[in-house]
Amino acid sequence: MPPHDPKALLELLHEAPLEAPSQTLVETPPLYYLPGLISESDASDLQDRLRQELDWQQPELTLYGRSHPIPRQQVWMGDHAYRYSGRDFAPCPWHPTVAALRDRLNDLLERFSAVDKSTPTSAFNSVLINRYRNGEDRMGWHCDNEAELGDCPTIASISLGATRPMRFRWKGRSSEAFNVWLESGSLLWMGPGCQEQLEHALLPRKIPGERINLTFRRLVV
Ligand SMILES: O=C(O)CCC(=O)C(=O)O
Ligand SMILES: [Fe+2]
Repeated sequence: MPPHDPKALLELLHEAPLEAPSQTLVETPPLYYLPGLISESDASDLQDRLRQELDWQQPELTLYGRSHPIPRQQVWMGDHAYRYSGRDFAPCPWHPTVAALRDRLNDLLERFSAVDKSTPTSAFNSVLINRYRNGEDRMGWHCDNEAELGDCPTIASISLGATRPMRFRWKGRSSEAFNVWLESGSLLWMGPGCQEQLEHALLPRKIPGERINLTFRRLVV
C-alpha cells in the first residue's frame, strides 16, 4: 500500500459508501477531503443540538495591546485545558454526541494507522468547536502547531451547515494558495506535516447562514 492512501482511509471510514468520492487535495503532507461522512439530515440535527446545548464563548484576545472579542464563538471540549494566544481555556465536559463522533474518528485513526505507518495512533482527546454565525464570522491565518499538540499532529475537522471555503497557503509560497469548500457533513483530514508546511484560514465571505466546525485534536500533556 502506498503511504497515505486515501482510498484506505475511505474504505475504513464507512461500512456504507460515502455520498461522494474522497479527494486527495495534497498527497504530501496528506490533506484529504471526504464529503458525506455524516448524512445531510444527521448533520443538520447535530448542528441544531450543538447550537442549543453548548455554552458558547466569545473570549477577548489581546492584539497589539488592544483587546477584541474573537470574530466567532467557540467551545473547547476535552480531557485537558489548552493554551491559545497566551490564555488558558478550561475544557467543557464531553457532549454525548460529540463524544460519539470522537470515538468514531478514533476508531478510524487506529485502523488507518495500522495500514499507514506514517500516521501515528494517537487518539483524539480534545476538540475545538467553532461557530460562525454568518459570513462575517471568521478565523484568520494560522497553523495548529501549539506545543501541546506534539510533533506533526493529525487534525480531523468536521463541518456542519453553510458551505464555506477554507483557504490554504504554503508557508513561504503564499502565491500557491487554494480553497477547499467544506460542505455540511464533510470531514477534512489534515495528516502529519500539514501544520508544519501549510497555513489555513476561514476568511469572511458574503455567504449567508451559520456554520459549525469541530476540529478534533490530540493534546499531549
Ligand atoms: O472552521 C474551520 O473549518 C477551521 C477551524 C480551524 O482552523 C481551527 O479550529 O483551528
Ligand atoms: Fe486551524
